[in-house]
Amino acid sequence: MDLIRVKICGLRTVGDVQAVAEAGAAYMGLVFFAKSPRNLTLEQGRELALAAPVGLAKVALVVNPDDPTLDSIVEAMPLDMIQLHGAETPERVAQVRARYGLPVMKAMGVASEDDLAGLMEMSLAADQLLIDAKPAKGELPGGNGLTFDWRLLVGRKWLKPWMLAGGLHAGNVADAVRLTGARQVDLSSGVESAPGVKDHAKIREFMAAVRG
Ligand SMILES: O=C(O)c1ccccc1N[C@@H]1O[C@H](COP(=O)(O)O)[C@@H](O)[C@H]1O
Repeated sequence: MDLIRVKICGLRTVGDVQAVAEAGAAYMGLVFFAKSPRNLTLEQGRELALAAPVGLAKVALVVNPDDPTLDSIVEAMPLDMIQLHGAETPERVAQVRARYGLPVMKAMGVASEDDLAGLMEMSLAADQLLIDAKPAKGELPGGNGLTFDWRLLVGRKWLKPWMLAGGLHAGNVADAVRLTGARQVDLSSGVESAPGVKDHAKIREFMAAVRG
């Protein structure tokens, strides 16, 4: 499984950044969403972004943000990508891209075949897609450790690069990649010892499973 690019999301300490970089991840995710156990203040986000070595892409995760919220995040720290993880429309994705000049990755929740229709349209607007499990009512929009039926993605193609997410961990990532053909994967809770607490041994174990 070489050439699989990994995003590890929800980092909260400089030690997490170092662990993710040393393990060979391509992206690190910083969560700015108050309801998440991985939520960061702007000051915390800036500290982590500045700790990232060259080559580790810094992704800010936000959920239905307004412009002032995004302005404050983008002004506070160096970023390589914005991840929109709410109910943002293709029009809103286009606005965010134009306003900040940063690539935008749009998360799309999948639970059944019906959810696939919007992915092609969104792939026209976004720079990347993040295909995640669709949260049930009352759950956070992501980071729930939930998988979905990966068979729904077999043989599908989109216009832009995409990442597979949702309940991935060292024990299932090989099957997920084999079945879906994903070349990029994203995870959060699968490398934690408790919500919001990254486990560096699990990060290394996950990367070893990806490297096959
Ligand atoms: O991680 C969070 O707390 C979070 C909150 C709100 C929206 C998205 C969030 N995380 C994203 O969801 C994927 C999948 O998470 P998991 O591996 O199933 O725990 C994660 O990688 C983030 O991109």
